[in-house]
Amino acid sequence: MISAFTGQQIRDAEQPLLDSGEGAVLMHRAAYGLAQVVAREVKSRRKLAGASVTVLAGKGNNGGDGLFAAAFLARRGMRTMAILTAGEAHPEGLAAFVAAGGRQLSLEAANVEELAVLCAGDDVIIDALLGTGARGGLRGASAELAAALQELHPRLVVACDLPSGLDANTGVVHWPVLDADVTVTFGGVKAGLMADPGEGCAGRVELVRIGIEDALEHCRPEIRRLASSDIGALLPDPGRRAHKYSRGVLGVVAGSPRFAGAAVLGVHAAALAGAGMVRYVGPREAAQLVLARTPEALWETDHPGRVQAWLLGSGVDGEEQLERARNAGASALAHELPVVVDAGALSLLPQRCPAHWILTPHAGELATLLTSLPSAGEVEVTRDDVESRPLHYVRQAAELTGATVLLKGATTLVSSPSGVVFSQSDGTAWMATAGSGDVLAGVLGALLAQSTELVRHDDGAYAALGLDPADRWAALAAVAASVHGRAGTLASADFEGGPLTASAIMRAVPRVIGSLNAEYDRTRP
Ligand SMILES: NC(=O)C1=CN([C@@H]2O[C@H](COP(=O)(O)OP(=O)(O)OC[C@H]3O[C@@H](n4cnc5c(N)ncnc54)[C@H](OP(=O)(O)O)[C@@H]3O)[C@@H](O)[C@H]2O)[C@@H](O)CC1
Ligand SMILES: Nc1ncnc2c1ncn2[C@@H]1O[C@H](COP(=O)(O)OP(=O)(O)O)[C@@H](O)[C@H]1O
Ligand SMILES: [K+]
Repeated sequence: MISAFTGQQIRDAEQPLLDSGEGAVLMHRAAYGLAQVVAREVKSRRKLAGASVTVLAGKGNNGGDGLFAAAFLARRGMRTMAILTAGEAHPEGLAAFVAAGGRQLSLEAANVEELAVLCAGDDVIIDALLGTGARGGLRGASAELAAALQELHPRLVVACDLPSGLDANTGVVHWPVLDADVTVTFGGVKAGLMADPGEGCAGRVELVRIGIEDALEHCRPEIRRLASSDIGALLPDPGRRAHKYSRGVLGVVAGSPRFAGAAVLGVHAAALAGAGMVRYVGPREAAQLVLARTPEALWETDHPGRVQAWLLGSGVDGEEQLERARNAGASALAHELPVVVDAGALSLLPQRCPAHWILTPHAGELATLLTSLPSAGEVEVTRDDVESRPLHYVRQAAELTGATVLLKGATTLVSSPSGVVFSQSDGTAWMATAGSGDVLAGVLGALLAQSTELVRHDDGAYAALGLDPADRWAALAAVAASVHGRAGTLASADFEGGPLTASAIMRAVPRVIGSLNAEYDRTRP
């Protein structure tokens, strides 16, 4: 599992080493790690000697890291330039840079365009303007330089610790920001690199160890991300004596005469994700289509048989089908069954949901939900608000509803009601396609039906996460988001990285689960 921390947690972990006079050692390690990554990236494109690098250096320690890194690179034969943006610079960093033969220029309001054009043609730009000490975003000439460079599409941008202008704690972005291809982050991943819009500016994230990692192990991460080995461990395993009922039965109230496709996709995805059986509850027109695609499913009208979990809401429209969703929800509450609450069912929430109800809104649906909650103070929340501060709003929704909330997006965030957050980003932008969310709901429903006992009573992989039982549902939802994202990536790779349909995502689900299980079996302790 990858853990991400706030800027303050990182600073607290650094403090004892700073107090004992080891600040310079930390900076040396950070800068050396940064230089190594830059050199590797450049070498994958061309010869290092003679390649050009510009470091954009602010006046704080982030600028210091950048200048020391550029000094290393100068000694390896790169042509190095520093643009000092604050009229002053980290003194030791600048001295090392000059001693290594680096050239320095000062940014002024009058030379922004000129310097932008000058360095945009370089083989690499290091963004060391602001790090964890930033208050707000870039200002004045620095902001103009970042905006101008962004327009000029530089060849390769490596961010020092985090892209400047990004809030290390939240992923909130103060524009303009120069998008990085790679972010080299020090000591611990910053939470802002695992939540949008920040993650979208950071490119690939590489962690450099600087000696504070042991101290961070004792901190509660701000955000967690499951790696493939974690997912392999958490995925349900049928066991030799399994039968279809022991595997887990999912009840699905989805679709409607108008949106029948949502039922077709949800039911089929659930079957492919390993549900022992799927009971579909809905109108005849939708059921005929569901059974044509998934003859393995059962159609039940108004008194469905026993299930281990429910999926409610995808494509649900019209009073009749809403009523079925309401009834299934009431029955789930009475029997303490877990529920995926998607799309149309998000308007049917009880006063207070249990943590084993997992809401799956996209940003627009979360905005509507929050605006409708009396406990949110009757403030209107817009889709733009949610997209600008997804970490904040997913936590708020989970806290106010009591449910686990999975907020879909390029990076999908899942919050437990107590605020434990998982972040998964395994998909491709081609997954932004109609029906993709219905497939996710089906996968999550199937995993819930198979895993309820595990989540509640397991003393293995779920217990090993060290979470309170109520927070484990968020881990399960993160597993589903990751399987869904990986299925999209795999399916797109089948088409040389080309576009996807929801059906193509769905078809790749068994292969993803199979390969995650196989990898886990090969590498398990
Ligand atoms: N601690 C350590 O030993 C280690 C730290 N490390 C590195 O240090 C980084 C943190 O360094 P930091 O604390 O110096 O803060 P940093 O992000 O460089 O910026 C603060 C400076 O910028 C200024 N400033 C603030 N906001 C601004 C704005 N909006 N626009 C313009 N200016 C603004 C602010 O000045 P002020 O406004 O307060 O006058 C201050 O001078 C961290 O990300 C990592 O890279 C690693 O080397 C490992 C060891
Ligand atoms: N840009 C993106 N990159 C990766 N995944 C995305 C992106 N946009 C959307 N997704 C994923 O695709 C799915 C879309 O779901 P949703 O918005 O409910 O679509 P629909 O209602 O059409 O099924 C979600 O799982 C989401 O995480
Ligand atoms: K930076």
